[in-house]
Amino acid sequence: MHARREWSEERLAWRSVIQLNLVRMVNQIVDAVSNEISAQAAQTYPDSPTSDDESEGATPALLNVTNSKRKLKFSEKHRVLRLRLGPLRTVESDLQRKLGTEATELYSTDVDTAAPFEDDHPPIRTKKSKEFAVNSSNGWKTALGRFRSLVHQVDSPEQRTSRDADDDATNIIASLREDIVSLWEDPVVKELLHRRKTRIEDSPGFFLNDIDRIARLRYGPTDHDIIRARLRTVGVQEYRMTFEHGPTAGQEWWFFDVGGTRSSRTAWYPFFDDADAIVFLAPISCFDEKLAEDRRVNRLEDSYLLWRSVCSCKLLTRTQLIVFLNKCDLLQAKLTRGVRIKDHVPSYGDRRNDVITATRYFQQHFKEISKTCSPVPRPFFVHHTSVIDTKSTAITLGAVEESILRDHLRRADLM
Ligand SMILES: Nc1nc2c(ncn2[C@@H]2O[C@H](COP(=O)(O)OP(=O)(O)OP(=O)(O)O)[C@@H](O)[C@H]2O)c(=O)[nH]1
Ligand SMILES: [Mg+2]
Repeated sequence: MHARREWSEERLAWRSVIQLNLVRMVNQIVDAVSNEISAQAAQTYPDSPTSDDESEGATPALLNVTNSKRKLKFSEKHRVLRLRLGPLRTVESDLQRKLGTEATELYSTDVDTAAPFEDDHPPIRTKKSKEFAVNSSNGWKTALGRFRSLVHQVDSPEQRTSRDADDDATNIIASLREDIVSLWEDPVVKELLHRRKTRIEDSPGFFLNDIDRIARLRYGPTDHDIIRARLRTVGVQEYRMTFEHGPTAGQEWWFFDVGGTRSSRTAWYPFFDDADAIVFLAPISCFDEKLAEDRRVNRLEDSYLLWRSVCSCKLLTRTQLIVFLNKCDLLQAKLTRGVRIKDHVPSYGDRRNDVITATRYFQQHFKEISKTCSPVPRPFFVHHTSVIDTKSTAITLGAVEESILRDHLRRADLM
């Protein structure tokens, strides 16, 4: 919205991120299929190994769910697909290398370290899972520099074609388009994923329904693709931009995008002392999910804990805090599917299981924490968002901009 030139320069780098999101998901599905085939073989021939090629980085929910239901019938087609999709392993690691950093390990932390910027104790490292991450200090910016020299490709499809021919990842993905579709649309695979109770359609970075458009030599990401891409932030990333329009046109804004995972939170504190405002994104659809870095901790509970620490932080006494109750679209989808909040949040009781009631309930909780934990009374600003909806998010951000400006002027008046 406010930095169109920089955005168009970044666009090509996002192509690799989206390809990586896609390929990782295909590899995870292949792992799930391999695992199930191995488990079935182990049941038939108890002495054989239970898993022949289980991948370390696969989503835990997609693995190891052999069940007592009707046996899934895998055929020669599945074995062939596994083989044909094999090169996507190399594509995954090549794309990670191309983007500048290897997969970063998430590690588990104690519940007490929900806000590690508050205490002196380093997080306890226990369980690991892997997710590709953008690192503020190395990969992304360097990778972006490399991509900048290729930027004209985005604007000119003719020039792009010849360059794309050199791009192995793009070539391989495009050549496997039909195999990927065949895997994703296969009824046995669908049933397997269904039994594992993983709705990968709702996972961050889900692009399998767009395969026909993305697995192309000439693929250039749309804004909507980029906004849906998943790339975990490590540490803190800084952006500076001068707004071209709106109430603060001509003024420079500094944004700090901080990594939200527990291990990243230690890096926040130095940015607190002169922040005008903090936009705190709380994913309210996550009431039934656990943290990737610590499977014991409910995501919403973690947001409450973190919000409590932010509200009580003395350095932030004069900072405007704005809550985005985010992922409302996913909350709606979950409730429509019949997931009951009270099964995961007992205090919800017998309230209506709909979005309005749920949002009001969660909002009240955040408001209450703000009221009881803030060192001095502060207004409670909240927005209900689905930030992948760029139109309504633009309106929300307009309101936020005005609110920050008002606060800024009021403080200037007081001085
Ligand atoms: N459906 C839906 N997806 C969302 C929404 N907000 C974020 N996402 C998706 O969630 C994923 C995670 O978004 P990120 O921006 O990477 O998350 P983040 O909060 O920066 O996380 P860290 O970098 O780990 O701190 C992305 O794939 C987004 O597209 C939303 O409101 N609705
Ligand atoms: Mg991030």
